[in-house]
Amino acid sequence: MSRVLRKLDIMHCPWILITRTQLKMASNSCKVLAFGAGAVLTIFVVERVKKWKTATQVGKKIQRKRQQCKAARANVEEVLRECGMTCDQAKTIVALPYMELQRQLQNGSLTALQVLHAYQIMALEATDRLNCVTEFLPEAEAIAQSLDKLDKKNGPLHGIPVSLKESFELAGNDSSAGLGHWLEDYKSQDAVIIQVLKDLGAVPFVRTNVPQTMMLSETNNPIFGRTLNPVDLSRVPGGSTGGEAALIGAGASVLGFGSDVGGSIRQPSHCCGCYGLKPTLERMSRKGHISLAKGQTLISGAVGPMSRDFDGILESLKHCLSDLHFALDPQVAPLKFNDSIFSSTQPLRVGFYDYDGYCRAVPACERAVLIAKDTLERLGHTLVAFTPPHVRDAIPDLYIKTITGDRGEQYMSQLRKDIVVPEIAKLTFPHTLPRWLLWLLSWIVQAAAKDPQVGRALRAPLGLRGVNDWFQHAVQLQQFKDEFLASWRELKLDAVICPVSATVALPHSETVNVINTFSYAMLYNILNYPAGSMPVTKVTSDDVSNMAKYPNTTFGNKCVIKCMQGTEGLPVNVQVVGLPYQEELVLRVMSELDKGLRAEQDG
Ligand SMILES: CCCCCCCC/C=C\CCCCCCCC(=O)NCC(=O)O
Repeated sequence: MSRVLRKLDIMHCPWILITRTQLKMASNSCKVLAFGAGAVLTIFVVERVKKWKTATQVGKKIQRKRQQCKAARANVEEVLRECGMTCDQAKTIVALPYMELQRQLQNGSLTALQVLHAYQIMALEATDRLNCVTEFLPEAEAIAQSLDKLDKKNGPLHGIPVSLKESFELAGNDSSAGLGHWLEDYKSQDAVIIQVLKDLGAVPFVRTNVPQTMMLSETNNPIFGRTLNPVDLSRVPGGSTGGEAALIGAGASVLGFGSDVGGSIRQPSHCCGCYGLKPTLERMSRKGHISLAKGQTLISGAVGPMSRDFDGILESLKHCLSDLHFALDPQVAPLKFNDSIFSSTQPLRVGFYDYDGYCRAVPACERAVLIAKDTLERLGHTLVAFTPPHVRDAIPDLYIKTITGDRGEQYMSQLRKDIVVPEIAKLTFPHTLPRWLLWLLSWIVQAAAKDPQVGRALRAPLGLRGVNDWFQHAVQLQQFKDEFLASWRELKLDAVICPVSATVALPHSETVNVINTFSYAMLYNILNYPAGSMPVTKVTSDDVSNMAKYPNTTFGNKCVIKCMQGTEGLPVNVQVVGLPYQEELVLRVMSELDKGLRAEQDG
């Protein structure tokens, strides 16, 4: 027996040895696994704690800001109760067209205080419905009072109430760009444009809402929440100057100021049926307008006016181009408003297109361009079909690649310290992935969505790798500008009309699914051409039924089709574009088109 066992033992010896080794290894593996799991758990817990701490700290700042805004609003309500102006009286004042309001303020038929109170009453009503005002400015009352005490009118904007996008710095106040942790960073002086407006006699009276980071075409943030479209509450007012557009669209502001690095003045104007102008970057001071994209100077945000009337943007631009403006910010081109260009009656050559080769515009937006074309033709101008070159490449390879050249790090570094709204979390999701995974995912999504554009747009934020790449990229951008100008010059164009966006106002939270639809506006940020946005028509039931002809092969197209249901009655703007520093020419085309459209409506 023992011999047998010995034999067996000998026979099994290697196995016994292996098993022992395995056991040892297994126990080591268990230790490694346990250590790994422990490390992961610790990182997870630390991250959770950090997030919780951030949320708590940011949450407290948000609460304090909300309390401040509530108190400022209560003060305004108190003053309004005492002044005794009725809602009907307010409505009568607010209904005055810009030029008439200006006239009555200049000749003393209306005081600055009366006008201020009328607009405050309407802004209270508008914001209760739309959540468009972030705060009522307490200093407005004193400014209006001091204007009324003057013997002589203070300037061309004497007593005109002005609403301001929250991203303009105001002395003694904070500017958050929708980021909670940016609150309580109090600024020492007003943005240059605010100083200029005050010098002209304007009365800044409210600040308006923005999307978190200001890189979204809808308006939602963790501090002030979501702003709604005045025409259809289930839809966006656009972004990032969405609060302005909603307030102006609701008739509760006659003049506002916004910023535009990807359509943020033009697209909200289009969503809410207002007028807006994105000037050439160097025409209006950007000093004191906050931005997250510091150091990214290839495509920057322009500052410009928005209004309910065409005259609002014309008058404000005309008078803001002042000596004080040029003195406060010597980076601004010292070009006064050139009235001879604006008032010229020389017939123009105007290019037009309803498709930019990147994203097909919906029937209402195509029709708006055709209406504008016919009207301008009737006014004696020559309209020429224009095909903007290489937009298909320019949007992913120039626009998105520039904005995210640092892999979105400037945006991400701020968002990591904040409470993030779902739309921004979705937009920045690509920046949270390792490069290889984003690359792989882009191809998978491209195949699943049957959309090469989506894949390209997802690969664009892979980022540029170094200074050399960045320089090469700048060269490509300049080449594109040169090619575009050559196409424009070949047709001897003075101006161009085209859609502002491929769709009309979208339902909330859908803008991130269809960022390709914003190509029409982004193009002119790449080029730094001045571009206006003005109302031309409203969506008809035919436009909605004509959506049956809209291409429906890709995920993006299907999303657009779904979003365009129930859009009847929504405003539709067109975009009017000129060469750099030709704001006066852009405004001339807008003015003639506006008058022409009104004459056709009346006749
Ligand atoms: C949080 C954003 C991180 C990276 C952004 C990725 C680029 C995505 C491309 C397009 C989406 C942006 C839509 C454009 C929104 C309008 C932005 C604008 O004009 N803002 C005005 C301003 O910043 O002053």
